[in-house]
Amino acid sequence: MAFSGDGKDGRELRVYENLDELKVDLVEYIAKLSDAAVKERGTFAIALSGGSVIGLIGALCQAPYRETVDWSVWQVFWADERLVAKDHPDSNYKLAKDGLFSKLKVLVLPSQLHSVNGLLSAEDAAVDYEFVIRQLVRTRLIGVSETSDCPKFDLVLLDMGSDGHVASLFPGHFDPDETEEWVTYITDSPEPPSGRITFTMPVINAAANVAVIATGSDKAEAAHLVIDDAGPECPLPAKMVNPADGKLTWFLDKLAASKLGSCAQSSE
Ligand SMILES: O=C1O[C@H](COP(=O)(O)O)[C@@H](O)[C@H](O)[C@H]1O
Repeated sequence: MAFSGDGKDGRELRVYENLDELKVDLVEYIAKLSDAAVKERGTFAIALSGGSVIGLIGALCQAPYRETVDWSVWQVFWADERLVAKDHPDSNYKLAKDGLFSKLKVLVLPSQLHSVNGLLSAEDAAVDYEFVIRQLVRTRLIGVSETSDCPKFDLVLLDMGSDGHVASLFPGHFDPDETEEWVTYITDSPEPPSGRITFTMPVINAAANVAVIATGSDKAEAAHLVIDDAGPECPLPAKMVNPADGKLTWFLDKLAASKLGSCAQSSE
């Protein structure tokens, strides 16, 4: 690892020489959180994103994790989803299924994958997904925040876009003051497809652990603005990720970290 340290507000920054190093540490991080949640609660509720995330965690399907992770207790959700059919190339569910869960057949059952109904209208899909989450909070398959009225996912895995978006919370296309909804929707996404549903910021910030991943030089400017708190006035969604009672860990490769303040540039 090129750099690892605690930044402001208790967040941890992990910067890697290259993608291979990042992948190795990211899957180990997920496996450890899974073990800890299983010991503490007997279940592991993880919310995935789209973008590059699945490509980075594919090693979970391989040794040793295939054998050592207790897959039977995983409950899988999506922090955001594009409103398309499940077999559409834009579907975040399809991305995760093809890249991960189709290789973990028998270990992870379809009933453990809580996908979004992308064939509903945007509003109905958001209402429907929030309902699904509420049922599973009631049965404690998802934890509940001690300090807010929100579900407490064991891990929310986010991939920051080059514009500073996370999940489908895009700059200028979300309500930074949202407090009521757990899942919301947009019909004017700046990146296709236009219809999406997404966790709201309060749900992300109620998680026990949030990982934000940024890789590649196109993420460098946004990473600088968010991590170095360098502006702009209107907060980028990624800058609002700040779990109230949980832990925030950033995973960056050197390219994404190339514009960060000097401490994150030094080699160990
Ligand atoms: O549209 C989306 O983009 C982001 C980031 O994706 P990337 O291609 O820039 O890596 C992703 O986090 C989100 O889940 C997805 O729907």
